[in-house]
Amino acid sequence: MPDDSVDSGSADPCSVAHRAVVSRVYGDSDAFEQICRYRDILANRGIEWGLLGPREVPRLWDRHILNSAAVAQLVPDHAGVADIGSGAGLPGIPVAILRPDLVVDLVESLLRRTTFLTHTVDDLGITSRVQVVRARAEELDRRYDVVLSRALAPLDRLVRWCRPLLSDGGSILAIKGSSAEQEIADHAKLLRQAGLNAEVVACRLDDEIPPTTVVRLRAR
Ligand SMILES: C[S@@+](CC[C@H](N)C(=O)[O-])C[C@H]1O[C@@H](n2cnc3c(N)ncnc32)[C@H](O)[C@@H]1O
Repeated sequence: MPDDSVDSGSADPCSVAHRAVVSRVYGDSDAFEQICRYRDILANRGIEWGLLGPREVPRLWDRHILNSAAVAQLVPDHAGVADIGSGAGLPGIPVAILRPDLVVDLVESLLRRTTFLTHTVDDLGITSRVQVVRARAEELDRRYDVVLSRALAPLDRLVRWCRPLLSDGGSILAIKGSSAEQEIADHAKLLRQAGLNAEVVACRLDDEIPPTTVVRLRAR
């Protein structure tokens, strides 16, 4: 296994500034140590394995980790959570580290990515409540209180894959960009037929970083 202890982003001033935000968000605790370790794994093994491009290293904190962690504020206490199409663990791992009350499945279809996730969850010491599941969303036969996604698919496909995974009263929380309102408008009929109430929520973690735009779809 490669040495992930090398901090390949430490020379970047932006990374140093965001570390301060991270310590405010994650606190002076095991969670802070774990999230720094996760960032180092992404910056080293994540790049070596081709899960992220090298140009992402300077923006791991803001564009990837904090952007993902912000969605945690919409997750109810002690929820059962799935992160569908987790890739390198985003948003599932930053959310799981921030919220030790949650049980999280990282669902990913590609073997190489689930292998990376299994090593990562093991390294972070969170295997007791974070499980790696190799599956396509549409093949899963499980129910969750909350289904998370980021950069997975357009809203219509996402609803077809994720709606069947919701328990009664559950929610899909999809991290989206500026297209969020338009996607809801474009797929209003499908959302109605699927029994989902849709809204866009701006999740702000800290004044120094832009809010994360989340499409929240609540089962009626
Ligand atoms: C663009 S990547 C995003 C990864 C991560 N969520 C992120 O934000 O960095 C999409 C991921 O979803 C996975 N994926 C695509 N379709 C899927 C499906 N139907 N079920 C499970 N995983 C899927 C892909 O293998 C890929 O790892």
